[in-house]
Amino acid sequence: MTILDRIIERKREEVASARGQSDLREQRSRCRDAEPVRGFAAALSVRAETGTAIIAEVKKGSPSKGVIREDFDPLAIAAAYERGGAACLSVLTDRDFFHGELAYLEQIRRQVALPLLRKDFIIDRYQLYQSRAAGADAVLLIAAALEPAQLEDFAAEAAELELDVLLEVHDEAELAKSAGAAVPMIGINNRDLKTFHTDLAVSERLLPLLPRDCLPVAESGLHCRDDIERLLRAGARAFLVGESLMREADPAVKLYELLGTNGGTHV
Ligand SMILES: O=C(O)c1ccccc1NCC(=O)[C@H](O)[C@H](O)COP(=O)(O)O
Repeated sequence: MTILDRIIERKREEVASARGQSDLREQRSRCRDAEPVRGFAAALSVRAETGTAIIAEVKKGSPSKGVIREDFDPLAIAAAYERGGAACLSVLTDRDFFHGELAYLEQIRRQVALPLLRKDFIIDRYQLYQSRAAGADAVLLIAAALEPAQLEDFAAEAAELELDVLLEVHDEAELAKSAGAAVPMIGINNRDLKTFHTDLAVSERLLPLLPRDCLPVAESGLHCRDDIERLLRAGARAFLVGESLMREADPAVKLYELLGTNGGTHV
């Protein structure tokens, strides 16, 4: 059984329990009362025109690294990311494998103006409504976790909710399997989910294969400005970064480095 299989198995139990506490009808009604979305894909595209578009991830831990940051204050981290010049934020909301909480996303939404991605393992349409109700502007759909019909249906339903979808692929087969899903962004995850090894060559190989009408995002294993520049040359237009920011005492300082800025000035 792979880590993804284990996460999905647990996610099914979690979703069943969440439905028991607040059913789909209630989540739909919460969505109707939710504030307008902030335009996640649009914010990335605009930033990519003038600088480096980074999605900075609020990530306490992971299956590959365990706890990454002991003194974890999601609001302080999100504020540092905003100060440091992130274009958008990603908030891990999976509790059992990533030490996340949906409540972190709700709290960050109230304090930070940047668009937010709910970073979780979506396996049920219920989670789309739950995400929109919690204040997400975008959701992740992982090709490895879903059937082609689910990818299409969830992408369409997310669009109806005005959520931008970041569709994540690891290889050519997952890209082919997702061809029917209409999404604004495709993320190439450089992390092998079986070995946890990250390799930027994965992005270099897949970037030329992405449809031209999708914003290409490189994900995972980005540690320094050279990594960003290498994938900019390969055609990436946005970058999802977690661990290397979370390991820095002041994540804003690391962001300046990744952005190629010096506290706001491009160098
Ligand atoms: O990070 C993991 O160990 C992991 C394991 C299994 C499934 C997904 C995993 N990570 C999710 C992500 O995509 C990353 O959090 C994100 O791309 C940022 O990566 P990094 O900058 O390497 O923390």
